[in-house]
Amino acid sequence: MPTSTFRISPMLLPRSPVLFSAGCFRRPRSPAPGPGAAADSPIRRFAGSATAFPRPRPLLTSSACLLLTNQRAAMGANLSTPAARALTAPSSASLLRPLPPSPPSKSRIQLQTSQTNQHHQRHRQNRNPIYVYTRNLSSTADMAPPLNNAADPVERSSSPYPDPRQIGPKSKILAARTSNYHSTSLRNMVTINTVNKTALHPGGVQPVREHTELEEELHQTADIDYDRVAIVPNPSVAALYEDALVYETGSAITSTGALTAYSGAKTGRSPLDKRIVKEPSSENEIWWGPVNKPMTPEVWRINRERAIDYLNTRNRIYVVDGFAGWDEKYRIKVRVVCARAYHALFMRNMLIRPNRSELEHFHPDYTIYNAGSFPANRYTEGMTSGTSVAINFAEKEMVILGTEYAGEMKKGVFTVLFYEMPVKHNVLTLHSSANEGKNGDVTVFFGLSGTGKTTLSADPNRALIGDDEHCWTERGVFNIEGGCYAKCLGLSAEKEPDIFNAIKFGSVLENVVFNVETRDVDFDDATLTENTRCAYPIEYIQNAKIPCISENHPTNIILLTCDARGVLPPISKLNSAQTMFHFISGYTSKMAGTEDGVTEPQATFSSCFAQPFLALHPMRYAKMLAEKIEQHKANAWLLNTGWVGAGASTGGKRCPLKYTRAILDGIHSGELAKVEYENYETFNLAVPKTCPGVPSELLNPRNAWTAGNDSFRQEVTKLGGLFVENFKKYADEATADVIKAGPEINVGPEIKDVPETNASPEIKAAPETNGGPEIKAAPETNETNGGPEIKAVPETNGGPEIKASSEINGGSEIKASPETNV
Ligand SMILES: Nc1ncnc2c1ncn2[C@@H]1O[C@H](COP(=O)(O)OP(=O)(O)O)[C@@H](O)[C@H]1O
Ligand SMILES: C=C(OP(=O)(O)O)C(=O)O
Repeated sequence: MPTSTFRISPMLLPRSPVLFSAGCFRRPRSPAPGPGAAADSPIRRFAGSATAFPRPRPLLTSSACLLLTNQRAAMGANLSTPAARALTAPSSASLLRPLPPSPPSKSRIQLQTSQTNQHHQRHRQNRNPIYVYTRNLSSTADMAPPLNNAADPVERSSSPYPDPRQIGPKSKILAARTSNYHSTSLRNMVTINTVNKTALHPGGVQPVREHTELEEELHQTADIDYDRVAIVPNPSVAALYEDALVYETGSAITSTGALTAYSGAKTGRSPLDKRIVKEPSSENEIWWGPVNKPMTPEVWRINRERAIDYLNTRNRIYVVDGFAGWDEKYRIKVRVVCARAYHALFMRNMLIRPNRSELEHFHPDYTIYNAGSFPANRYTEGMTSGTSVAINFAEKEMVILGTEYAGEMKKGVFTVLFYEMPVKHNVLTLHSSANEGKNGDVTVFFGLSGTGKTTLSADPNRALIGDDEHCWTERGVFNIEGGCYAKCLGLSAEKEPDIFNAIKFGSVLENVVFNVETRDVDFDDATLTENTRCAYPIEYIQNAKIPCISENHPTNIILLTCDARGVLPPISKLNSAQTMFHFISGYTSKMAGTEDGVTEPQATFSSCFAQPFLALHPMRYAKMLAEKIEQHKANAWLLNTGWVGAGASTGGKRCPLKYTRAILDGIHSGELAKVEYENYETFNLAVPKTCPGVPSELLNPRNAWTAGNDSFRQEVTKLGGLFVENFKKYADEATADVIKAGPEINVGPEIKDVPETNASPEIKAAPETNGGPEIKAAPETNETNGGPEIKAVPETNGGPEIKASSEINGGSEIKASPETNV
């Protein structure tokens, strides 16, 4: 018997093939699994099948049997000792199945029926009652006798590997050594089990009589079948690395120690596939429409069951518990149940990590079931593709199917807070980063994806509170997350040292390209996506403020926009009416990659700079913000991190980061408030004539424009028209001064026809056979009135187009997104 058994992580070993003969798979018609799915089944790996979702196999190929049995032999019966179980609880449990009914013992407590929910009852209807088994590691009463006190009666002459009772030369040496030690040497700890021995399972199986609180909870609330799947609770970073490397194709450790993983076909969010369950408790609060499309409770149940069925077919699933919200008064407890180690590590980084005692009896407020490697059934009513991201505010759950992009989980939690905070606590949720100066002055940076929240909040002179999601309460600002999720394209140590240095052991890189020999990441390579990312714990940023909370109210509110048309000035000072106008409008260009199908910068109006995540009507957040700004006398600025000199398609270039940083330094030092300002036509924005560290000609787009006066006037008018048109839908709820704070344009007949770039193309409810929602023809938009061209909607279940990196920087034509209002 090998003596080194305990050094082998059972998580790394395949589990019994018996589990795969259970016939519980529903084989998808046209799976488009990501690498996680492809690699997750060890059976398939060892059997050499190319099928993404294997059919249930009653038998293994001989090579698979050999490997599995060898590994089980290596594990040996010693996993059934209490000590081994303590070390390897989740998998040892899973290795010792199927579970024959075991007689009640003194150490277990039968649960009351009232404690079991509907799902549980359904799940268990043909099974035994549920027992909670208490874990008492100090007790040896239940221990089987040690191996050397009982012989293994099974003859395994046909076994292709050595009989563990025959001690080979190496083992003899080891055995002699250990027997010299003490009566508690490993050999004495090895137990045998005489139940159901077969040639494949020479050690037999033994009912596991202990289940953790977490296992029982998952069983009761979600039918997670701990008889079938190993539940890995809150694994360490190292354990998750190991599992990702073993089970997830393409995962690797980069030269700086980060784990790199692939999300499969989906490398950005899928806003068209997001659904909110329409149910009485939240129905009247939700902002229904193209952002929050309703899902019936019936369809929710079908998808949830599908996700759980999928999770139950895994060999192991991961549970990550964490908090959302650094302020203990408002935080919610989140549990993530997922099939991929990369997802688990991602959420371990992105949630606030509880300490050991907080984890002990952690009962979540919200649970995410991420079965992203498995598609939704497109023929389920209301499904328009194989992807589904659904939230149920009544059940406090989120279910993900058909996308492995990790950002869905973090933005799902964010949507939950966009609902919970204002509705339950009158707290404002912000799609913003935040940092704090040495004097305690707080700056919040609102902005849609890619506008610079992460980049600009990482500032060596200021403490980072958070890079993406915050809440503004009656007592200050707190970060929702425990980590950051930075864009990596073009990342360099010179330009963004804080983020660059955060990419180390524990960080998760997503969809990056690396050199197979050196394992150096090529941050300029966008072969897989332009939305390359890294998720790291916030403490990896050297000057992070931990806990990520400030008791001060913001001094500066910065509305970040990334204007690919080059029309908005790099910096403008806003009065309060303008602040509300621009906050409600949320104009920016969607940057390529973050959302499925967006491959070039696209003009969009994303209300509150957060439209895809808003649970309530934008005006509810806007009104709360107006009150807070008024109460705390915050300064507000509009900062364009986008193009200068001309548009992205007409030879402009993105505002160099060093100038944007110099502008921010000017704001924080107070110098920018003191300089002379001029009016920027049409938009009536106050722009500084000078700013330390920034060429003055850059500050006013009229001066910076390279393509002549006519073209400038035309572009300004076009964009102004889009703003005015877009704001019409909010006019009923906005005050006259806010409406007037928008651009002033001579509305000729042609401007009237400018399409609403944020008017989502109508999406018909009926599912399309090709999986894409039907998009009604967009109104005639371009040329005469200069509106952006509206391109055909991308297939929501198709992967984003892969672009050569050369196309990234100079993104050409601006296209209205087919999902421009999401
Ligand atoms: N002037 C600029 N200001 C901010 N970011 C810029 C600028 N120019 C280029 N960038 C790049 O734009 C991206 C902004 O991404 P990020 O900060 O992650 O946005 P967000 O956090 O808002 O999603 C980064 O890759 C950054 O290097
Ligand atoms: C992750 C996202 O946002 P951000 O780029 O702001 O981090 C996202 O929108 O999917």
